[in-house]
Amino acid sequence: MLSPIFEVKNLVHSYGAQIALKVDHLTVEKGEIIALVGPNGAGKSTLLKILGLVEKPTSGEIFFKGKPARPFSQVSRKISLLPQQPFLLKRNVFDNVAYGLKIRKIRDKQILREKVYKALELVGLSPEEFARRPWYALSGGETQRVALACRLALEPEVLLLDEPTASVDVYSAQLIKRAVLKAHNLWNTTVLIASHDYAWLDEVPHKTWHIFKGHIFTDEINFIWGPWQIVDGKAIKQFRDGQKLVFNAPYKNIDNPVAIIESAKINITFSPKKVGLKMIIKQVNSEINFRELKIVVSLEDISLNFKIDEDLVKKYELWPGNPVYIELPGQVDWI
Ligand SMILES: Nc1ncnc2c1ncn2[C@@H]1O[C@H](COP(=O)(O)OP(=O)(O)OP(=O)(O)O)[C@@H](O)[C@H]1O
Repeated sequence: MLSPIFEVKNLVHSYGAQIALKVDHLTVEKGEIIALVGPNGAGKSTLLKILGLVEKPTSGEIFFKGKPARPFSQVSRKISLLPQQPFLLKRNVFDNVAYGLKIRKIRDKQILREKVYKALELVGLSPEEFARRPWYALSGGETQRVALACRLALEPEVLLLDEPTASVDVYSAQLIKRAVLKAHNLWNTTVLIASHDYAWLDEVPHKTWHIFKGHIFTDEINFIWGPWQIVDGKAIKQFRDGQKLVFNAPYKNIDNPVAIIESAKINITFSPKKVGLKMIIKQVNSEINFRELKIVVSLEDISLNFKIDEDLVKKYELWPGNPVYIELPGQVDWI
C-alpha cells in the first residue's frame, strides 16, 4: 500500500507560551482535497506553514510519502504554499511566474514560455495581455491569480492555499476555484485549503477538517458557542425565543467552553409531538451521494449540519425556510 502523502505525529507548535497547534496523529492521502475551516486564530495558517515545510514545528514529526520531511529541505519543492497575503516580485508577470521554474533549473526559453503561458491560462489570465504587465499594474484579484499561477507553473504534488479568496471578487474567486480543480485533475495534486468562504468551498473538498483552539477534528462536527450557565452539573444555553439547550457540563474547568457535536449524532424528530429544538432549515445541498443530502439548520447564533436521506427530505418537505425539530445528544464533548 502507498504511504499517505503526509503523516503527522505528536506535533506541537507554540508561539512563546501559547500552543497554537497540537496534533497527535493525522494523515493526508495523495490526491485528496481537504478544506480547513475554523475561526480566526484557530491554527489553520500554522498547520499550512508546517505542512508547507516553511515553519519548523516546536516538536513532532512530519512524514512526506513515508519519509521524514525536514523544513526547508529538498522535498519542500514538491509542496507549494499560497500564503494569506502573497506578494509578487518587482518584475513583470512573466518573470514572476518563471522565477520558481528557473530556480528549478528550467532555462530553455521555449519550455519556460510554454509553462508560464499554461499557468496563466489556468488562472484565466490571457498570456498575451498579462505576461508583460508589471507587478504594480494588476488589480487585487489579478495579483492573487498571478500568485496562484506562480505555484501552478511548478505542477506541485501538494498545493496549500491559505484563504485564497479572502480579498478577491466573485469573478476571481470562481477562476481560482476552476484553476485549483483543474490542477487537481491534471496532476492529481493534493490540495489543502483554509477558508472562511463556505459558499466558495461548496462542492470543492472531498473532506472538511475543523480546527479549533489548535485541535483538528477530522469527523463532521459542529460547534455550539456559549455563554453557558452551569447549574447542578448541567450546561444550559438560553435562546431569546425561550428555548433552551441542556447538556452535561464539562467535567473540568474550561475558559469559555464550546460544545462539540458530531453530525452523526444529530437527528430530526418527525413525531407530531414536536419535541426537540425548533430550528429553521437554511440549506439543503446535494453533495454527499445520490441517496444522502447535507442539511444545514440554524437557530439564532447556532448552525448545525448533518446528512439526511433524500427520501425523507421529499417526504417531510425539508426545504429551506421550513421549521424542523432537532434532537441532540445529552452528552457532548467540550473544548
Ligand atoms: N508569528 C506568530 N507569533 C506569535 N503568535 C502567533 C504567530 N502566528 C500565529 N500566532 C498565534 O497562533 C494562533 C494561531 O494562528 P493562525 O494564524 O495559525 O490562525 P488561523 O486559524 O490561520 O487564523 P485566521 O483565520 O485569522 O487566519 C493565533 O492565536 C495567533 O495569534
